Amino acid sequence: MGEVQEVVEMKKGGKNRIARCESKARLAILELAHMMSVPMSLMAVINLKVPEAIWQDGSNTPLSAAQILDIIRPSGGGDAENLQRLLRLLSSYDIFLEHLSSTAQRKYSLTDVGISLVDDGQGLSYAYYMLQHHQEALMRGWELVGEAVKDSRTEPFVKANGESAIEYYTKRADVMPLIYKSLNGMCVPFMREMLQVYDGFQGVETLVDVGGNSGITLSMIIDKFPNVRKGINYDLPDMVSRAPQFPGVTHVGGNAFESVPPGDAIFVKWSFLAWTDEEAKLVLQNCYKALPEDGKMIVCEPVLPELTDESHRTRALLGGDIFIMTMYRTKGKHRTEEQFKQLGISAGFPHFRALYIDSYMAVLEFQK
Ligand SMILES: C[S@@+](CC[C@H](N)C(=O)[O-])C[C@H]1O[C@@H](n2cnc3c(N)ncnc32)[C@H](O)[C@@H]1O
Repeated sequence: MGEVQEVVEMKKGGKNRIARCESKARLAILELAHMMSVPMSLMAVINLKVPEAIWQDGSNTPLSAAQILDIIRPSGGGDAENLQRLLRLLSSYDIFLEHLSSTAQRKYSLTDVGISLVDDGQGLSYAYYMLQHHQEALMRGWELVGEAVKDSRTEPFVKANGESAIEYYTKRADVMPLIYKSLNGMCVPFMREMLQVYDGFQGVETLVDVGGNSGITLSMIIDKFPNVRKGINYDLPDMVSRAPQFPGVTHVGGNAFESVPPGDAIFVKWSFLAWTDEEAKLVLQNCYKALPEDGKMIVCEPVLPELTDESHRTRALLGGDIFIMTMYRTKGKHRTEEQFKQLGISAGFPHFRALYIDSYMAVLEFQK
């Protein structure tokens, strides 16, 4: 090949490479631009009770959109083609499994993710977490997410709704049941798994759960570890005032920024993320004061990896971090293991260890 010909070939190759890069970028942007279709379609099928229609007490028989429509709208009506459009998209996100018959008819069953949206024997599922996260007031907050960069003194949720998310929830008696179900729906399966492998509650008689919300976590710990004779569910007064009763659990209203009731051990789950570094240190210091000499804190929190990658785990954790920034506290955050360790040291806890029993939430022990 002559020199001129070589240059021409290189130029052609370069152009092709650029074209390939551009089309890859275009596809990536098109996917991102249409990303909203995914949670909104999921919300639609949850509200339409499609997972329950397919599940039918455990049969999970593949059904066509028309068959599903007959179940969810027994008095008739509705558009099966549009339902199928939602089901196709959600099949590509592993919510439904698509079965294509020889007649090209599409039928849908539930994947494991889809099954997790159906109520269990306790009336809990992950559907409530989706519903809670897409309430109108939170959606208004999303429109202002960039405000957290321009002025981080006020949460986008507050700018959109004129009050904090906690104030918003606790003032509305009709919203609180969804809050409890959303948190419990996530918490109960996590705790069930944690309690199978973690024995750090052995020897504890009085356990304080700071930010324990409904108190269900404590009740599960007490069931598994009867040595815990007294469980104190410590949360904001408005949060515990409507909490259900559990044997062995006493609800105490208070503010962990001011003080924490004494106990042999202190449990905190999924609460540090909504506190700034200063607040997190303050709570750790108050817990330190409330513990005996050899007492420990058992903390379960999302722990961010140091490296940013494209894994589901990293994306779920970073997405949750932006949710916190937008809805709860602009300077609340998901933290790395090292950030937790340093917070503990700053509050006086010399010993720290992290146990990765779950891909989202780690167990962090702070020992005096
Ligand atoms: C995301 S929820 C987690 C609830 C529960 N620990 C769980 O894992 O499901 C955070 C909880 O922390 C409570 N909380 C926030 N600030 C608090 C404070 N300063 N003192 C006590 N509780 C607080 C909230 O009311 C809420 O119930």
